[in-house]
Amino acid sequence: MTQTPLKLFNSLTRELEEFTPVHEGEARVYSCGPTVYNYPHIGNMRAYVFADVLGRTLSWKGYDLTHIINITDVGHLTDDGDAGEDKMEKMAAQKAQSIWDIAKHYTEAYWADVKALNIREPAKWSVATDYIEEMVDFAKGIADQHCYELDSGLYFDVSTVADYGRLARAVTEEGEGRIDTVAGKRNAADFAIWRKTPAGETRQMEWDSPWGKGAPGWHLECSVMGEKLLGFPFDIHTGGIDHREIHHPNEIAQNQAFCGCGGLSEATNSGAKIWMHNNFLVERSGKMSKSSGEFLRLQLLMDRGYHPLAYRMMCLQAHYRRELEFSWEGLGAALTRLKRIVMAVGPLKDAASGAPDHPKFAPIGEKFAAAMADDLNTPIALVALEEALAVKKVDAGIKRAVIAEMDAVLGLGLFDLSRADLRLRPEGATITEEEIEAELIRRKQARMTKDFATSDAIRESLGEKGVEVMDGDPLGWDWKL
Ligand SMILES: Nc1ncnc2c1ncn2[C@@H]1O[C@H](COP(=O)(O)OP(=O)(O)OP(=O)(O)O)[C@@H](O)[C@H]1O
Ligand SMILES: [Zn+2]
Repeated sequence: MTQTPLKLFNSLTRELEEFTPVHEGEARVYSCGPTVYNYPHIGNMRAYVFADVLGRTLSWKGYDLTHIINITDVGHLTDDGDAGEDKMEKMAAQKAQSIWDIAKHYTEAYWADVKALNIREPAKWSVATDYIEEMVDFAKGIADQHCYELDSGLYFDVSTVADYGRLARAVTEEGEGRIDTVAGKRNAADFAIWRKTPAGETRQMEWDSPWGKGAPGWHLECSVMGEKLLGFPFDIHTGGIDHREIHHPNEIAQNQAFCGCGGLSEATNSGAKIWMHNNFLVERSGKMSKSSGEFLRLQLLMDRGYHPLAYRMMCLQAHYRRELEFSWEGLGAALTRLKRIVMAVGPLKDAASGAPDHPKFAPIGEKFAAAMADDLNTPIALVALEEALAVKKVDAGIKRAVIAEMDAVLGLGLFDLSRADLRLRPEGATITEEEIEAELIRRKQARMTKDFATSDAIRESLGEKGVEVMDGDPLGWDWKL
């Protein structure tokens, strides 16, 4: 299944490009991680489901994968365009807690979601504050030629690198909307790579630097961790589509400066050869965002009785470059689809694994491989998986091997899931499963004696306790809480 060459959409060129690794046999990937000032919302988690599918696909294709995801615990301002307060400082002040405690709490919450969504652990979770020295060194190296100092910090002059903003296809003249209030900047798009602590203030997080006490800029962090851990150029840099506009163009500008600007090709001096961006999860009201206050957490989905992998399924059902609109109905449909698949996988669980390259599966295997190689087309790959499950009169071991291979790429963990696992107990539920089963037996007996009044009364009383009775459900789920 793994022969078709992998094509990925490169935001730098806005074209599909064949993946050819920088280092033979290897794939080095950096994904912008969460800013741990709050719980991640399910939109944030879409970015990591996408990066995970990318990583799994590269592993499946035989590349030795090194995936880095960072944890941003300093430097990300409330406005990506370099204005406002540090998100971490602001939350710490609001909660009257130390930034370190805030970071720890929300990093752990993020990791819990990562686990629940079957997102594989990266080679390293690089924590921004562990790399301050390296950040200062990086900044020192480019400061003379590319930066200037203002009272508020060290600024990067975007006119010193060729083609600034090419990733965003942005016009950088004034009036374009990325201007902020810092007086003295040479160009509207210039950004702080080091922010000085204002005179007379102390911050919870501040370090010494040649430009005074302060903290690194958010863009600097990712440039430095990418370079330190993967080396320039590495293969793929990922993030949400919002990063295509400011964060990644700024990272690229720093990387160009670090690599010496001229001489090198665009792919080489950008730090990474391929830049990939997932589109947003949106609600009717617009992009889901932490900053807007109200947002959906994975835990809330679970509290309402939706298994977290139903959300992963929902993500897989949409191509990562398409916007995905969240709805409870959509999530319910994804859960039902997952249930069907899990039930079809059930009988294969105990089969001894056979060889997956059976002729009966060849066309389906090719369809799956072509879909994944076509810029990670998971919606079609899912259909191929269902088609493989539907193949009749074939040895269970062979089928098991085919499904296992596909599942290793899609990451639903099908062989570890049972029908019962998928039935989560909603948080507010009062009735126990045993009570429900007992009531349903009573109802069955009533129906056998044609006592429909009692049968209806039982159904109604179960309904009042939040239990929906589903007579004749094709999946064999007699009830739902
Ligand atoms: N609605 C969304 N859908 C998909 N990806 C998203 C969405 N919102 C943010 N992302 C991505 O999630 C990842 C983590 O983002 P981060 O933790 O920095 O969020 P944030 O910018 O602090 O929060 P927000 O933008 O939600 O207020 C980034 O790659 C970002 O691009
Ligand atoms: Zn980043």
